Amino acid sequence: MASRLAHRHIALQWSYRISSQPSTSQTRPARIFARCIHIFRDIPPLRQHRRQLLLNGDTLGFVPTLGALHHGHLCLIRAAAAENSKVIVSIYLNPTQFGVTEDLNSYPKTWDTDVAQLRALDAELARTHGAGRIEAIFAPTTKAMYPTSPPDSTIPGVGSFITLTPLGTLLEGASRPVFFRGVATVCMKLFNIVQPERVYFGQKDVQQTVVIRRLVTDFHLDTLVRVCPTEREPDGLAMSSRNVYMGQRRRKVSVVLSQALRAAEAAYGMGRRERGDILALAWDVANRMVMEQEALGEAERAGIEVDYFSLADPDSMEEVEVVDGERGAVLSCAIKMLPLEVTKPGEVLGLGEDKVPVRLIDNIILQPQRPS
Ligand SMILES: Nc1ncnc2c1ncn2[C@@H]1O[C@H](COP(=O)(O)OP(=O)(O)OP(=O)(O)O)[C@@H](O)[C@H]1O
Ligand SMILES: CC(C)(CO)[C@@H](O)C(=O)[O-]
Ligand code: BAL
Repeated sequence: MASRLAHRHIALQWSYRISSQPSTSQTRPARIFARCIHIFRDIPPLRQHRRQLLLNGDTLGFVPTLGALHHGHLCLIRAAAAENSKVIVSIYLNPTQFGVTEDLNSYPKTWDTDVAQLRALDAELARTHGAGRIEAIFAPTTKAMYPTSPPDSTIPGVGSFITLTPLGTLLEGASRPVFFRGVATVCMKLFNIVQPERVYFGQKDVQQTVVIRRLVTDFHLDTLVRVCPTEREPDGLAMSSRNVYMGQRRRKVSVVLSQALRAAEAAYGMGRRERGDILALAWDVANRMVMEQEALGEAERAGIEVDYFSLADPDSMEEVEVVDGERGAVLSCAIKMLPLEVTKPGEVLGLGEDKVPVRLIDNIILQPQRPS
C-alpha cells in the first residue's frame, strides 16, 4: 500500500482521439489510450515498477535531466522511445554537481511545463508507429538520493563520491572542480535505481558523455550509452536550460560561441591539423566580439570572457598538439556571459534580470578522416 501511495499518476483517465479520417464501418475513430505517466518521488516503488517492466518483457531507456526541459531534452526522449518500449525521464536538480558559488539556487525550475511537455510528447509517441512510450518521471527527493549524509558541494566533500581522474579534472572540471564528481556520483545512483538497458545523453555536454562512457566501462555497468546530436537555435546557439538567464542583449552576443567553433572547424575541413592553426580561427572570432562589445557604452554592451578553447582527444579529453586524422578530435569551448552592467527601461531581460553570470559550453566533433 505504502508503495502505491508513494507515486502519483498524471492523466488518470482513458481518452479517445478522433481520427482525422471520417468515421465509417472501416475507419473507426482511432482509440488512443492516454496512459498515465507515473511520477515517482521515492526509490522502492520505482524499483518495484521496474521489476514489473522486466517481467513484461519491456526494454527501458533512461534520460537523466536537471529539469527545465527544452527541445534538446525532448530529442533525447524521442531517441530513447525509438529503441526502447518504455522511457523513464529523471528530473533532479543534483546539488553535488554545483559548486558552492554556482547557480544551484537560481537554476530554472519549471515543473508544470516540464510535465506538460512530457505529456504532449507521450501523446505524439502514441501516434508514432513503433515508438515506445514515456513510462515515468523520476523526481526524487534529495533525502532519497543522498540517504546517509547531506549532499556536500565543497571541494573536500564529505560523503560517498565517484571521481574519474584525471578526466574529471580537465576542461569543465578545471573550472568546476566538483562538477564531474557530482555528475558521476548522481548518474551511478540513478543507473543503479533505474537499471536501464540504454541511457541517453546530449552531445552538447561532450565531456560529460566521455565521463559517462568511462563510468559505465570502469564500473562494469550493464547499460548502453547513446549520445544524441546537439540541438540548436536557428542562429546556431546550442539549446540549454541556462539560456533563459539571457535577455535579448546577452542572447545576441552569445552566438559568438558557435560561430567561433565553426570557424575553427572550417580550418580542419581545409586540411589544417596543427592546434595553433585550428584554434587561432576560433580565438579571432571571439576576440573580435570582445572588442566590439568593449567599444560600446555600458547600457549597450554585453561582456564575455572566454574560459577555454580546447582541441582534445575524443577518449581522454587531453589536449592535442596535432589532430590525428584517424582519431579526429573534440573542439570545444566555454564562455562566461557577464552580468549586464546597466539595463535600460523596457529592455527584454532574462531570468534573474541579466544579473546572473551565464556559463555556456559548446563543441564540434572533428570527425576522423579516412586516408585518401
Ligand atoms: N541542445 C541540446 N541538444 C541535445 N541534448 C542536450 C541539449 N541540451 C542539453 N542536452 C542534454 O540533456 C541532458 C540533460 O541536460 P540538462 O538537464 O543539464 O540540460 P541543459 O540544457 O544541458 O542544462 P544546462 O543549461 O544546465 O547546461 C544532458 O544529457 C544534456 O547533454
Ligand atoms: C546528467 C545530469 C542529469 C546529472 O545530474 C546532468 O549533469 C545533466 O543534465 O547534464
Ligand atoms: N548539462 C550540464 C549540467 C550542469 O551544467 O550542471
